[in-house]
Amino acid sequence: MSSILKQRVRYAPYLQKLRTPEQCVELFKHGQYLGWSGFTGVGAPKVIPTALADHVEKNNLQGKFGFNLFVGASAGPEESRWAENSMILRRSPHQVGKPIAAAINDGRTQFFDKHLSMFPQDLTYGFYTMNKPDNSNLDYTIIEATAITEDGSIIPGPAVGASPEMLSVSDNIIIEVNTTTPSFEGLHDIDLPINPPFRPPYPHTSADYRVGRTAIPVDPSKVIAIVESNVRDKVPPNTPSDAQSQNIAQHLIEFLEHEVKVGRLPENLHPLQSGIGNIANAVVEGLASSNFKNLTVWTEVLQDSFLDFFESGSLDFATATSIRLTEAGFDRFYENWDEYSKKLCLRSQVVSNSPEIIRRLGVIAMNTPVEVDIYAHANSTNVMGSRMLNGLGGSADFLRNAKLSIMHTPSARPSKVDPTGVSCIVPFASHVDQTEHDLDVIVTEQGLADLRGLSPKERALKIINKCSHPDYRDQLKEYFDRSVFYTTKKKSLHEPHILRDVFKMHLNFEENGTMKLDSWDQKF
Ligand SMILES: CC(=O)SCCNC(=O)CCNC(=O)[C@H](O)C(C)(C)COP(=O)(O)OP(=O)(O)OC[C@H]1O[C@@H](n2cnc3c(N)ncnc32)[C@H](O)[C@@H]1OP(=O)(O)O
Repeated sequence: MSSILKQRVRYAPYLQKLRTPEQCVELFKHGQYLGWSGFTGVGAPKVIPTALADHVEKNNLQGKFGFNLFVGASAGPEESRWAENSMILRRSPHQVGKPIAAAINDGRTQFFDKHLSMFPQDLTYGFYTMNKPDNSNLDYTIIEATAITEDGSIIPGPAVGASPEMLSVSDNIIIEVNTTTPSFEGLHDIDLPINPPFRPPYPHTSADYRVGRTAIPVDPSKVIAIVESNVRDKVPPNTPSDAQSQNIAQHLIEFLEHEVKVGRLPENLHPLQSGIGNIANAVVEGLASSNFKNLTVWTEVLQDSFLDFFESGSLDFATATSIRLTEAGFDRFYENWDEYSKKLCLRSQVVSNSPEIIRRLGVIAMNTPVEVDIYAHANSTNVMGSRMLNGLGGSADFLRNAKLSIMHTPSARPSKVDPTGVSCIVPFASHVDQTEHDLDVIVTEQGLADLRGLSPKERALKIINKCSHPDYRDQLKEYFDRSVFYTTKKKSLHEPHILRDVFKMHLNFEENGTMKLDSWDQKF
């Protein structure tokens, strides 16, 4: 037992339960229901999942030793290894990474894509364990801790996620105490799960509001093992921003400046939410170098770009459920711990993504879709209506409830045969996650469409004219004009569509690798 482990675990009875990861393997059986801590690739357990994957590979148990797995959002490389070994029978509520997406798309994994604010409470309602043969509890929650308090409560690392709820509905708990990661004590603010009809309102009235609980309480009798871990989180480097994403950021900043000028936003804006990906990074970089000051952030995940944002002096406080940094980002974070920890707080995902609080604070939400249609329905998850990418994440938690709901996307993406073969503005989204009733602003590198107060037909013209790629603008306009002509005759002119044509751009992409049509009369 290392001296650092003894120092981090301040509740002595847990030390009696110390095991190696390999000694934990015998606890697990095919088909069990497991919760893991973690959110967006950080704070998940590492050494026990690795020992289980080793066991499967050594004994050729692929497909015969699988689990129903629940993590607040995505986990790290261990999850990818489980997916490659067909160890994930069922998964919710989110995932990221090619191996798990492949397992979902080739049918090995049953995936349920769910709003991140709702998943933990639905888990406590028993919705994910209704068909479990014995009881409705999770068999195990494996949680990564960076320290244990005197009463056995858990101090998580860089993610809180769904851990409080998972621990409350688990038969057994295994704690991986990460002694390589510094203790994150003091960085968390934990709300306890209380289910309706007894749940009081969340009291949060600002990004820096704290309820004051810094550890997750557990019933120590449920803790059956602790394991020491010295594996760091490994987040791949972020795609740097490019000219296209910088243009998008520039349009957005001009829009926000205008909103301040006309008095619809205060000078320091409202708390910001920013999604993941290179556009989100460019927006954060743009805000860091803008004239806005005293900004706050109420979001679900903070990435490396937020370190620069803090250092620019423009950001007063940020709160999220996870701080997803690269290894270099974490080194920078630990070196300046005293500075950052005063301006940062990590909460459970039911709170960071709470519709009630997002609406109360008037959050400005910004996320990237796969595609947006001319009436402002957006697809965040399924390419060509079928192929799952990452999942919904918290995009709809924020976009439905924000004061300003913004989606930013390139106007077109390359396909194998055409540098602008995929138009991200389409006649009809091939899958809908965010509806026309949720979105206020669409922005691409071409321009920004402010949709507030517009009817569907007005929205369509604005989106086509301001946001679509010039290679597709005439084609989309022609679709719209033909639809207006067609639906005028049918007196159904509210949101004009011609159903036989509506997916022709997608069909052409599937057959010819580009969404550019020879003509709208083309047959498929
Ligand atoms: C945890 C959280 O919830 S964070 C908060 C917000 N969460 C979300 O919004 C969840 C849903 N959104 C997302 O996951 C992302 O924003 C995405 C994937 C939609 C876009 O993110 P980007 O950084 O722009 O993604 P990127 O350019 O890397 O593209 C990802 C893949 O999607 C593909 N893709 C994206 N749009 C399209 C499209 N319209 N048609 C076909 N493929 C597409 C890309 O080609 C790429 O495929 P590849 O991985 O095989 O190369």
